[in-house]
Amino acid sequence: MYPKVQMFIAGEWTDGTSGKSEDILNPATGQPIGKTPHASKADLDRALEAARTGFEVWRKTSPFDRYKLMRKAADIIRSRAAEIAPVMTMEQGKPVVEAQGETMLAGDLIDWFSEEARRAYGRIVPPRMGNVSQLVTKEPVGPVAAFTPWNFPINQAVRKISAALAAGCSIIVKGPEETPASCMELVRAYADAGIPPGVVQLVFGVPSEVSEYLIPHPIIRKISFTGSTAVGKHLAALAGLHMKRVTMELGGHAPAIVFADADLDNAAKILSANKFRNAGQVCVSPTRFLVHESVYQPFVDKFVAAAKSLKVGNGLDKDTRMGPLANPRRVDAMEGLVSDAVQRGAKVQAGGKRIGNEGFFFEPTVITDVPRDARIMNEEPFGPLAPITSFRSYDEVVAEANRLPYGLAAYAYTTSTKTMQAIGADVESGMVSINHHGLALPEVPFGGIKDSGYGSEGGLEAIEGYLNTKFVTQASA
Ligand SMILES: O=CCCCC(=O)O
Repeated sequence: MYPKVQMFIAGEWTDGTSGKSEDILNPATGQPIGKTPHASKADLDRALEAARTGFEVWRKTSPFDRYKLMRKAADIIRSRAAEIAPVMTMEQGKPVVEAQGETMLAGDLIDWFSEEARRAYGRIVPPRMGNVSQLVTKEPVGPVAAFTPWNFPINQAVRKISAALAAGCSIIVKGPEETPASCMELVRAYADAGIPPGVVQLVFGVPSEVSEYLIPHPIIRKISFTGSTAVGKHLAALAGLHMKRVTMELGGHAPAIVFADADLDNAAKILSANKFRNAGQVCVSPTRFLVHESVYQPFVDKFVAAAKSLKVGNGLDKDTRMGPLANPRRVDAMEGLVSDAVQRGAKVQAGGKRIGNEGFFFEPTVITDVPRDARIMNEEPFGPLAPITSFRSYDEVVAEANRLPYGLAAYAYTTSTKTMQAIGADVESGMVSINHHGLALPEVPFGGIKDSGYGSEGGLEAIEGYLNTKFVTQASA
């Protein structure tokens, strides 16, 4: 059963007062399954006031007590994962096993942030004079406005909520209107754990209207956004105008480099699994496949075989390995990228077309001989497209890896320790994963550089984004 979607403001579930809503479509059928209510200005004002009072309560709650409540929320979300996963699949499309993994990981993320924030230590700086003390402390930055995407409705919200709460901040989450129910179930876990009213709010609405109201508002002290680079630049500029702290987790176009000495079976297996995970709608999805010319054909053969073997279907079916795309915009985008590449001389080795006319399905697609000026080599596809090209030298492939303004994730496969070290240093990227897919665990930094944003959504760095550093010095009277 798909639940009724509501917002959560000041400790209460509400339909809001605008009377406006939008349809939620099941991407496997294209049919409506529910409605997302939109917040009115009055609802946003209530959420802001609640975040202000919630912050006053929460900042004074000790890190130990915050930790205990958050651990309870983690246990609740884990205990409900089997029920939440099909809800996520119905609204987002991903296979239920991926949805369940995402929900279970939320428990790990809440646990980790709650535990780690207990160690948000300050320090004592040795003074120059005997009667002086110098104290550096960490304080929560204040109420947060967070904007979360539809591709990982729980994962991207839980990172923001948990880092904020662990640090002592309150938060208003503007959840994803197209995939709202699983995000709502995440917020329900915090509510049912006993997090005080006003500490967490969940609202929905017209994204530009909500962000343009919340970001400049004086109650809000910090912005966290996950989404496209274009929108991120707009929101970061607005936040800058109002001097708000910002975390931006934006688009990527990850190079996946396969060197001549790579274990090709391992590379093809791991890269294809991660290319088609969540139908490629992942910010860190491997995107530009750069394969040494000496192993180009065998790698292409293995990768194409993996793509062709994937069972595409409704994510609720147990044997489905790739679900539909989340919305019809992505299917149109895939068609545009494939036809552009083909017009420029690329060859489609697998897939290339939408599947049927019910739901938003697209074939796992592999394209070779793709020229550098094809749109797919420059724009984030956010879908199941793998363009593969070859390279000759280390310098050439590093230049290609660093060519784009993006810098989120990068992947490399090699058996040479020297190449591993060199690639870790030379690729301009917030995250580099070599010989495996080792990103996105709670305890490691997660974020990009260049047009992929700034700040982190994982590791100690994520908590730091929600803390102010204060210096207090006193001389004894
Ligand atoms: O789309 C961005 C979030 C990726 C999370 C993950 O890879 O698990």
